This record gives sequence, C-alpha cells and structure tokens, in this order.
Amino acid sequence: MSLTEEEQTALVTSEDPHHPANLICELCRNFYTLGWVTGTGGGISIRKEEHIYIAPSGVQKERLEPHNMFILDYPTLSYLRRPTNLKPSACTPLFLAAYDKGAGACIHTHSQWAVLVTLINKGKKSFKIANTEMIKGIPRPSTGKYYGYHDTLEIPIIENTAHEEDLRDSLAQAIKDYPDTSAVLVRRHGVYVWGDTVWKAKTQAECYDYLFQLAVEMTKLGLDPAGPIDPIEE
Ligand SMILES: CSCCC(=O)C(=O)COP(=O)(O)O
Ligand SMILES: [Zn+2]
Repeated sequence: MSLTEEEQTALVTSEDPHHPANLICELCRNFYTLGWVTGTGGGISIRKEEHIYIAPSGVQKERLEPHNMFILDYPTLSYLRRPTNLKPSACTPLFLAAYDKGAGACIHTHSQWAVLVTLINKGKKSFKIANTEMIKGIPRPSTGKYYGYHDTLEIPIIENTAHEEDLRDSLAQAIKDYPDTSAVLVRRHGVYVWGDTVWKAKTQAECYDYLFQLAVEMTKLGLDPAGPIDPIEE
C-alpha cells in the first residue's frame, strides 16, 4: 500500500501528546535522562492498531522529532512511511518479535544496570530475583495476574551479536522458552521490555531496571537476589 505525501505526513502529525509519533519523542527524552538511550543506542517502538511507529537508526534519540518516524503496516510488514536519508532502527526485527507476542509497545534500553546484571550472571541463561516488592509490577501471563512478592521472577539472558538485527532468532527463542517473560536481557548490551500498552511497557521497564540495580547492589553486599528472606531480618 502506498500513501500520498499528505497521507504520510498526517500519520505523524497530531496535537495529541499521546499520539505515538509525539510520545516516542517525549519518552526518548525521558529515557535519555535515565541513561537508557544515550549515544544513539536503545529506543522505543509503539503500535497503534495496525501501524507500528519506529524511530530512525543511529540518531540521537533524545532529539527525535515526530516527522522522523517510520511507520510499518503490521499485517503486510511494508513501510507506509520512510523518511528520506534515514534507516529504520536496527531493533525493528526485535520489536516485531514482541509485537508477535501481542505487545502494544517495546522498549530497548542500554541501562548499565541491565548490562551489569548480565555480567554478575556469568555463563547463566537467566537472571532470578525473589522476595522484593517491585516484582509485583511485572505481569505473569500464565496466571492472568502480576507476580507476587514471594514469587521468583526469572528473566532470560541471550548472548550479544555483532549486529543488533541478528539477535532476532535468539530473542524469539527466549520468548518461546520463557512464556511468562515480558523482558529479555542481552549480555553486555541491555534489555528489551514490552507491555500490552505503552504505559505498561514504561512502568515495567522501570520495575525491571530497579530490580537490576537492586540485584547488582545486593550481590556486591554478598546477598543473593533470589535467596530466601533471612529470619534475622524480620
Ligand atoms: C551505540 S548504539 C549500537 C546499536 C544498538 O545497540 C542500538 O540499540 C541502536 O539501535 P538503533 O535504533 O540506533 O538502530
Ligand atoms: Zn541496543
């Protein structure tokens, strides 16, 4: 399907701050201050009905403008809008893996806490944490509820590749192997987090990042993030 110039412009022009083209810009500025999308890395994609909004690759994500957005038609995977002289994010195949799981938005961060949590779990295929309040912000699809305080949250870790797009198969496999997960860590790289809506993806990414930092700091103190509650604590 090819759209006229005017139709393409209309898809990224709105006064509504919640329009995906506006929201991607606002959230990337917000994520930049958290250290999640510095140095052009990381980003966010949002799905609005059949349209998937994607930022360009290799640009300063905190300086994005709505007219920079690519738009994919999800049913046909063809671009409805391709800004000239720009390439779509290299994360696009990874975002699509999350959309295939029913996501409404997917966030990729280069948070140092995400990177460190993959390093303290050297050689392991997942990271685990339990008995922590912020676990309760993470959904557990198999139960239709959220994780409970005493549950163990397990997040798969995949190995990094030289090119971001080559992560797609291992990320898709991790999603299959861990059906309850809404995040995949990439060793020495960062994390992909998705949610049913953009707001769920955002709050879940915040919970995950909090848990990654907590786990790194606990490990430095000789505490096991997945360990039981020590009776002398209570
Ligand atoms: C210094 S960023 C290296 C590539 C990367 O990991 C990344 O997330 C960038 O994705 P982009 O959206 O800029 O293609
Ligand atoms: Zn990346």
